[in-house]
Amino acid sequence: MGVEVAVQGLTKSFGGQPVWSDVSLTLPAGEISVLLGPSGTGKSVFLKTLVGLLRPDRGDIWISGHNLPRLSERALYEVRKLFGVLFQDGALFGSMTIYDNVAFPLREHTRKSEAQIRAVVGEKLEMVGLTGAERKLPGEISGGMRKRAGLARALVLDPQIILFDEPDSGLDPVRTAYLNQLIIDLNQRTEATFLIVTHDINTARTVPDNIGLIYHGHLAMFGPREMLLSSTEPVVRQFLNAQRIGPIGMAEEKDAEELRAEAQAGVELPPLPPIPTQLQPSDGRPRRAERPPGAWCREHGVTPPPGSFADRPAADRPTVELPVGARNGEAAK
Ligand SMILES: Nc1ncnc2c1ncn2[C@@H]1O[C@H](COP(=O)(O)OP(=O)(O)OP(=O)(O)O)[C@@H](O)[C@H]1O
Repeated sequence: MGVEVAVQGLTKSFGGQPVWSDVSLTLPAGEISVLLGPSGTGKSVFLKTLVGLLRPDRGDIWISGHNLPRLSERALYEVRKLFGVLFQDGALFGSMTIYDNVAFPLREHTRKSEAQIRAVVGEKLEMVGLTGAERKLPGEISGGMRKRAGLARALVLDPQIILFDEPDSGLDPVRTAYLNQLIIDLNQRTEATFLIVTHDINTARTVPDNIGLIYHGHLAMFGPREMLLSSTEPVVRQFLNAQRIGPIGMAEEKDAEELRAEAQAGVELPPLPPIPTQLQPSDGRPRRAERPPGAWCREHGVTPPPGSFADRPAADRPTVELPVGARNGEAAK
């Protein structure tokens, strides 16, 4: 089972320039959370701070009774073993085979024999669908395969928390769909706590249990997906629905002049789109943190946007017997 990550009042700056301040959120154990935000708002910095690669100016990160920013380098080194990280480009060593890349953390951090390493590497490569690619170099495989190799390496020490920095960057929509399914299946199988930074709105709407949004140096909102997907808070609504209308501008925040002009022109954010159902594990079992669709909205007296949760998986949908002509490609009368 993954572990809870409780962040309280976290603040980070570089050379006196704040990246974000007073960030508080709890990643529930074993659940999938997504972190969104305009470019440059410090999402990667947040991941690096969580894993202890960067020290925050202030605040706490509680994991299994340890407060990471207060740990000595030596103690931090131990706690870091709870984490697996998939960096944006996979961060593979270009001169090493996929096998050696995936084996690297085992050779660095464990005393396993080569036979034991072979068994673990084989298992992790199978989990990400890369069996057979062991002898290839990173430069000889596609971007999607490199991400999966990076993921196999992130899994190799059986982490309790897995951080994904834009796993879908540079992937086409089909590869992104495969990767999203892999993420759901790995969460089911490993039971680890997942945090995914992404710019892909479809991923953000269908993959996580919880969503957070960093904007303008603060955490604008963090909570169960239905809370954000039904939110009328302008920043959340604009970002999650990929709109130009709203407070977020090209250079992050629109100034008062631009917002006044928008208001005068009568331009408004379009209505909220329906909340889709969550992506399901391919083993046919419900997600481990499964809550009935609409449960959060019902409990909080929120009416979800019309048409929400109507997109059940194809297997659940009643089949419709088409007229003979329509089956052959003719329009049904
Ligand atoms: N080591 C560092 N030293 C100084 N400034 C840094 C450092 N790392 C990041 N920054 C700055 O922190 C800010 C946030 O960067 P970060 O890469 O975390 O943003 P992001 O939200 O992940 O962006 P994107 O969505 O474009 O990947 C940027 O202004 C960046 O230049």
